[in-house]
Amino acid sequence: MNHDPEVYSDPMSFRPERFMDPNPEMDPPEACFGFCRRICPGRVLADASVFISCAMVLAVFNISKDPEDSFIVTDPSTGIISHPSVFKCSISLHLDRAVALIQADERR
Ligand code: HEM
Repeated sequence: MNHDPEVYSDPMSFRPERFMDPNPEMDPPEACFGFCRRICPGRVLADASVFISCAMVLAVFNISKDPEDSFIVTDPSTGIISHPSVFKCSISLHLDRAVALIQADERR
């Protein structure tokens, strides 16, 4: 359903701004966790886990294009789990306190 051209315009393109328009397209969680009596009971845990994982990574790392490679995702896979094809990127620490935060997490 998240790739249905009747629901999303140009569904295979990565265009997060589609959800920020004054008339946004349907929010994916409205469909990807199922519906009615069969709706996923783990959806709040799943949503919070993905959010906190992304927030932890973005709090300490700067992720950007690889300076020597393009960041073109030409062949997104399809199936139960969809992901971009392999690409190079640059990952660096972007806060002085990042090292202390990472080391504090390692000690726990
Ligand atoms: C991103 C993560 C997740 C996605 C996309 C997802 C998606 C779904 C979907 C679409 C269904 C409905 C299947 C149907 O209609 O038959 C479902 C059901 C279910 N999910 Fe999830 N789920 C996720 C994470 C979780 C987690 C973390 C848990 C438990 C901690 C969980 C537990 C369940 C259970 C027990 C059902 C069966 C509900 C029933 O049939 O009464 N799911 N999930």
